[in-house]
Amino acid sequence: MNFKDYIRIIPDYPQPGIRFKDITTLTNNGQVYAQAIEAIKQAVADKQIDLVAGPEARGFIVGAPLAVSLGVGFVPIRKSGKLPGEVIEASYDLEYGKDKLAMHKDAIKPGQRILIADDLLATGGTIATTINLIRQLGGEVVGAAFLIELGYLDGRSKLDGIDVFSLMTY
Ligand SMILES: O=P(O)(O)OC[C@H]1O[C@H](OP(=O)(O)OP(=O)(O)O)[C@H](O)[C@@H]1O
Ligand SMILES: Nc1ncnc2[nH]cnc12
Repeated sequence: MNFKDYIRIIPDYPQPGIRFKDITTLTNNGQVYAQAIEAIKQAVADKQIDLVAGPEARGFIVGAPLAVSLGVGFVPIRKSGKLPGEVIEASYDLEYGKDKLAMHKDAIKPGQRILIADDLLATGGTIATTINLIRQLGGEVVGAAFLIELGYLDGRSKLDGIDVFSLMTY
């Protein structure tokens, strides 16, 4: 399976100079979507994962089916102002802009083994922030898994030696 055949590249979105990798053309296809999640599952199967955590919004598209497939729970990491309970928050920079992420304080118990999932690793700002939030709650980040990695932005170098798996690299 060449998963890249199902990724649509849209030039100059959301800003001039950005080549946007659109995953909706992959997730539109049930069989390809299922195979992509299965491939990530196989890659992380030996990690004794307690929970999968994924950042809003596209992290939910990868993280939730992965969690169900692994038989573990899913922790949504949301943009600021969306979670109803007590939260911790952190700001970060993106390839195109700035944002703030939040997690429920009781979402993770100290010592739990957390796999982070997202659609795409670009500068690594989102995942570095996610790692920081999970660690503040005492979680152990055992890896990070993506459909796509933009190797030319070197997001990996921000991820503090964490084991990174990506299904496709550009
Ligand atoms: O590695 P980084 O430079 O941090 O960029 C990657 C992040 O950017 C995108 O999310 P975005 O914030 O655009 O939000 P969305 O998922 O709600 O579309 C993407 O889904 C990743 O989470
Ligand atoms: N080039 C890109 N395509 C899709 N999502 C992104 N998030 C950050 N950079 C991106």
